[in-house]
Amino acid sequence: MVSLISPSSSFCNIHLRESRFFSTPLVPTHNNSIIKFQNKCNSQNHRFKTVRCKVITTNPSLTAPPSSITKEPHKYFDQVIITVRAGDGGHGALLNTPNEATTTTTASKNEKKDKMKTKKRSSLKRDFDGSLILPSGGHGGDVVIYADEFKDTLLEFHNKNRFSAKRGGNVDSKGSVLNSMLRDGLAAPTLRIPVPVGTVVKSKRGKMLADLAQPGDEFLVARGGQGGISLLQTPQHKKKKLMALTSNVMRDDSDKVLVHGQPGEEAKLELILRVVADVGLVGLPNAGKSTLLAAITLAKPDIADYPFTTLMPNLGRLGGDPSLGAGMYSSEATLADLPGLIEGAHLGKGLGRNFLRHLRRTRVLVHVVDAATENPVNDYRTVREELRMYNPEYLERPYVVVLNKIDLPGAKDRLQSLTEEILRIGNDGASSELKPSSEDQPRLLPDDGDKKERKLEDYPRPLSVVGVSVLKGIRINEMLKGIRAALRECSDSNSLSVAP
Ligand SMILES: Nc1nc2c(ncn2[C@@H]2O[C@H](COP(=O)(O)OP(=O)(O)OP(=O)(O)O)[C@@H](O)[C@H]2O)c(=O)[nH]1
Repeated sequence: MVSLISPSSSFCNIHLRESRFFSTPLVPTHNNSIIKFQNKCNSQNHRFKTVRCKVITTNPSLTAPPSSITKEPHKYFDQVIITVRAGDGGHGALLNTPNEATTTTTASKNEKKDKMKTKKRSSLKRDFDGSLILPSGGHGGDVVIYADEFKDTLLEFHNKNRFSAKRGGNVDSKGSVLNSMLRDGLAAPTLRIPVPVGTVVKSKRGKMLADLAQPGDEFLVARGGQGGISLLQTPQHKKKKLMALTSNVMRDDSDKVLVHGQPGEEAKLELILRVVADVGLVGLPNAGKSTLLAAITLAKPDIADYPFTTLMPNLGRLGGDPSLGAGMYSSEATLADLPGLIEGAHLGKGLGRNFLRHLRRTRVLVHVVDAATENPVNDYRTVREELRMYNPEYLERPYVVVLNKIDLPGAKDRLQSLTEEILRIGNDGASSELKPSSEDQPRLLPDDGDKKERKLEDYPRPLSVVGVSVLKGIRINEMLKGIRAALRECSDSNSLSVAP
């Protein structure tokens, strides 16, 4: 407990209640200041102590997360709105014909330059039909969004959510005279924005534009403006003739000749990250999902003894197993550790719906249940029920139940009875719809009314129930066998394709 008693401009007194706080070097306060301790308490037994501290004002963005992050942390990892603007086209130029530039010369000079003019004219670029090719402004840079396997979250887009490509180069017309040295303006490079694999791109109105499910998938979100053309400035009487000689004259809708480059497209886009994984780990908070992921893959998720340690899905790869169908899938399966679900998650409670939708692209579910709680079967039912309420289709997928923490007293003894009880929930019916839904919202099937009426018992029972301790490494191989068998079940049923 720390309380500010008399803050002054640069120093303040702090009243400390417990001596252990003296080991804390920095204490952020409500007014974005950091209090640096100057004195240390000598007596460990002293319960109240006033020390004089220096107040340093810091950058607010470094000390406190925006309140919206605190309220809805998940949204910051997997959902963002960005604005992209493609580059404008470069401008064309108004050019004089070579002979126009020399009209003021004397007759004798004209005679002398006749040969030169013919030479110059012949060196001008011409189309196959003999018409002059005039230089045009460079194309504005396009904006492309692509899936980059080294990106994990959409978090960085909250710091920068506006992206503009460069404009095309203008025609360099210093001398304003058409000559063979004039070049087109330089086209601007495409602005490529990397996003995590599994990102869905939607328009501002919610229309699905692209689903970047594979590394390297890309989508053009804003097209750069076309470069303006160049025109020959000629006396009125010659104008018709010369215009007829040029082939690249473009006009816009209002019939204006397009010397100025066209503006690049601008778009507001919603990016939504959907995890692409073969196996989704689900369970109540604290069940041990992250520990499980860390035990069988090289992933390093945060693990702690409090609920909702996992705020965004963590991914890990299972050791290679060639029998899992190379070609369609890599021989290693990807596991996603999803944030804990709680009762009411389908309505948005806890970290709710945002994470339930991450299950859409998983093929197999692994229910992680803490076997040491008061009523593990009830916990298991709660999670199944949440899945059913969000999308009944999830319950049709092959799944394995992992009864975790059997190293704890009590858990191992009732393992047998828990296993039997869980196996009683569900039937042997073959999974009818293994293919994940490609819809964004919970799927409302024609017979959805029926499905909502169905109980957990009406859906397939788990392929296996394994008691493990992922922390102590007990029976990990049995669990892996179960997960692999479930993956194989998917391969065999030929309904494996992850939703596009
Ligand atoms: N005794 C014991 N403790 C375990 C075991 N597995 C996990 N734990 C502990 O349970 C606590 C929660 O583990 P996590 O892996 O963070 O649980 P989680 O399900 O990912 O939690 P959320 O992030 O809240 O969803 C940690 O303190 C783990 O050390 C186990 O097999 N035995």
